[in-house]
Amino acid sequence: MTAGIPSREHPVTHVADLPGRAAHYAEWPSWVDPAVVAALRDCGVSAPWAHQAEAASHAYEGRHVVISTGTASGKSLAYQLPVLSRLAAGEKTNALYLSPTKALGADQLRSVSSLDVPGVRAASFDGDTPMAERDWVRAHANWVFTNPDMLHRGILSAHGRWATFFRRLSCVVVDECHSYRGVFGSHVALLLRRLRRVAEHYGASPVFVLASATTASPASFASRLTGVSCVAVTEDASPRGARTVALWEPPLLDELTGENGAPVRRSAGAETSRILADLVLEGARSLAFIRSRRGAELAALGARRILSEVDPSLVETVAAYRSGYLPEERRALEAALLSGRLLGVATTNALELGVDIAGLDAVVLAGYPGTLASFWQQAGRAGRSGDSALVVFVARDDPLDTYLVHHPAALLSRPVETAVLDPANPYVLAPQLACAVAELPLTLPELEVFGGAAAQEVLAELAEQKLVRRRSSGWYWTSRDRPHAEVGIRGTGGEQIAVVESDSGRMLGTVDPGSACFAVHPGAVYLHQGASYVVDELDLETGLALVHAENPDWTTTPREVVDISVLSTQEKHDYGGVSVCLGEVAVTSQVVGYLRRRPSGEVIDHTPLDLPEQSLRTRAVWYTVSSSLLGSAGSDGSDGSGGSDGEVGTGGHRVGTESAGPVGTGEETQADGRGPVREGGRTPGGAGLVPARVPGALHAAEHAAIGLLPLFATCDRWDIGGVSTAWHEDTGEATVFVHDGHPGGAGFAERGYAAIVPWLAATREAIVSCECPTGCPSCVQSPKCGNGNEPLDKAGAVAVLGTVLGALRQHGT
Ligand SMILES: Nc1ncnc2c1ncn2[C@@H]1O[C@H](COP(=O)(O)OP(=O)(O)OP(=O)(O)O)[C@@H](O)[C@H]1O
Repeated sequence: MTAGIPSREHPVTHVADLPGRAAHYAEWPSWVDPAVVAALRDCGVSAPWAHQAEAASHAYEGRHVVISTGTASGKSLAYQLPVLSRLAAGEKTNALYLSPTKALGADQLRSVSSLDVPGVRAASFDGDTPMAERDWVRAHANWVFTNPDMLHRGILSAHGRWATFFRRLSCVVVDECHSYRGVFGSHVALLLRRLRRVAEHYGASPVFVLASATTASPASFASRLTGVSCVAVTEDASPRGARTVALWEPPLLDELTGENGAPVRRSAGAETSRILADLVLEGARSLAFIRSRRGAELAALGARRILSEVDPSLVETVAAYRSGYLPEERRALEAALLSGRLLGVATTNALELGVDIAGLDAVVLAGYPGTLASFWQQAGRAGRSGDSALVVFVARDDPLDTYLVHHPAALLSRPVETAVLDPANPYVLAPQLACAVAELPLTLPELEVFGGAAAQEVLAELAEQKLVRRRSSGWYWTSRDRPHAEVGIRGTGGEQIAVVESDSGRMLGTVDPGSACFAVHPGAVYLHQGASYVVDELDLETGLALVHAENPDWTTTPREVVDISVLSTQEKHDYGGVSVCLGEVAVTSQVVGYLRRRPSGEVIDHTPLDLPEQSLRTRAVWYTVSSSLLGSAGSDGSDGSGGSDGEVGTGGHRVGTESAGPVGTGEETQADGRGPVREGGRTPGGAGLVPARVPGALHAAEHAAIGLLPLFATCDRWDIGGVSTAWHEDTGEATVFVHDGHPGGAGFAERGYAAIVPWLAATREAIVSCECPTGCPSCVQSPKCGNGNEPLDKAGAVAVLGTVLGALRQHGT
């Protein structure tokens, strides 16, 4: 595959061989109904793998269990066995299946129905279920397939109509539970507590069976998600082919430059098209995962274009696959890939969850998919028993990807991260408690389930707003209206902004109010189901964004200005000139313009915008560095700070990098542009930066830190934000903040605080690993920088991070 690539480009940074493994079978547990065994045998499952039998038996015997094993390891069978066996045996019990997406729920229902086990009346109940069918489902189905959204809005809100169903509820399946993270995960955690309470009200005490991709500490995650103690089954006994994993860094291009003249790499998408075309030419059945729907379409088109020049007969063997396709189209594509009629498919993560495609010859991942769990889920599609398969990870222009291709152990040898969620977030707790109280009056002993003291505080506030009433027996809902419709469980509340096509009046989707200025500002390119639109108007008052269909040859990146103030400091540790804190902050942001870029990354122009300020109360982790450690000459705390801050003139809060101080001269930089670095961090004594370099150094360190936090906190870089300043009013020192992007926080800042040393060490490593001379999107430039990525001082960032790490290590973390 590297044939024909000039040797100076050598894009492959690492190759690893992962051995295969043989299957380990178990006997059918004695309790499995013979009809179920017969149905499964008919489908080619002659005996369960050991982990399936173990997890299924836990569930059958009433122990809450999470099965956390690799891709295509047959997790479905683990929850199907106990449910199907009870139903086949004629027990009058019911089961509820929850999946994060409708499509996955439909796939799982299809798979259960196709087994055709007697006594099973499985049906879906989601937004697509016709009204006429809903009564039938409520009255007759004994296995209901739904999703958290419908459970929240359509089932718990009207639980009286589901009384019979709840009375018999014996099992709740939570599939792909690792995807319940961040704000959505926090909502689902509370939703499951509501579900348990309602079930108990009807006298049922269902067992929870959770299926998860491989994650670290699945038992504690599952217990946090459900609120009940779960056992974990993690020993994967399914067979797996050997795989070779190659890490690939697209080369820097000579002919193109990006923002502020930074070098640009060949895009991961273009590189993926080329690799996919090569694989198809070799006759390898291959899947390429791309992060955006548009990207998936473009990658397929690119591969087809290459093939049309080399071997036109292969053009039709390449296609794109993404959500938004009809189920029949998706089925046809899956079948064509499995049969070998299609050789190359470029897809979004639509093919990641639940879809039964495995045993491919090759998988290409264009960019880190956000979590190690997703990485392994996607990579796991490759590998047939007996034959070796190839996985290629292509780095995008992003510090995290750069870090990973240069630190293979972080990708290939690290335990998969635990999903982060925070059910105590008051912004999540308040609407969830309102729903709980409206469902059934809440008693004092029940409060423990919802977070104890935190819940009590939130209830007191709801009582003050006259939404609930406190009586001696508990809390009561005061209104006849239910709050459920107002509570969106995938975001943090507020009226959603409707995105409407002006010509047709068709509503395309909704956007969180907090991110509307970012996502649908005038001029923004908005993608929906693979189609592209351009925003004409954003009216925040009426909650409307008007768009028209257009497929321009550029993407847009908003520019915003951010201020931050510390509301309270919850944790603080001092390390001799460096302090690390965790607390509550208020972030004020304003989108001030946007950049238009070509797909290559090349910037076309910048357009200013006049949009209102948005404010966000959330949680942040921040570190401060004393001016003496920063090493500014003769500094006494006022030098570096006064300089940059005074120029900004916003009372000390604006992003330090707004200051137009000259960026470092480079005299501190090593010949290879990698900065004045000593391995393992500097000893305290200073970063050796003159004051003028401090803003750029902190700004660059902040960008890279945001890029790397997802490695430790299962968040997306877009879930978090950051602010850096050479002097901050509230801390009195140079400060770098990284904050949660959601009101009340989602637990990401906490993870950053807990993992401060490995996080900042990885941040520094990512910057050092990038071969560019003074900063590019692969290290310190950020695609969402409010300041047009200015100033940025790459070498200075390495020096600051080295100094901070030196202090943390010397004074012990
Ligand atoms: N014991 C078994 N013996 C043989 N084949 C099995 C066995 N159990 C499951 N399978 C097959 O393995 C494939 C993958 O199963 P399944 O989709 O349940 O895996 P999964 O772990 O849920 O996958 P994903 O990682 O996509 O969530 C299916 O085709 C299924 O029929």
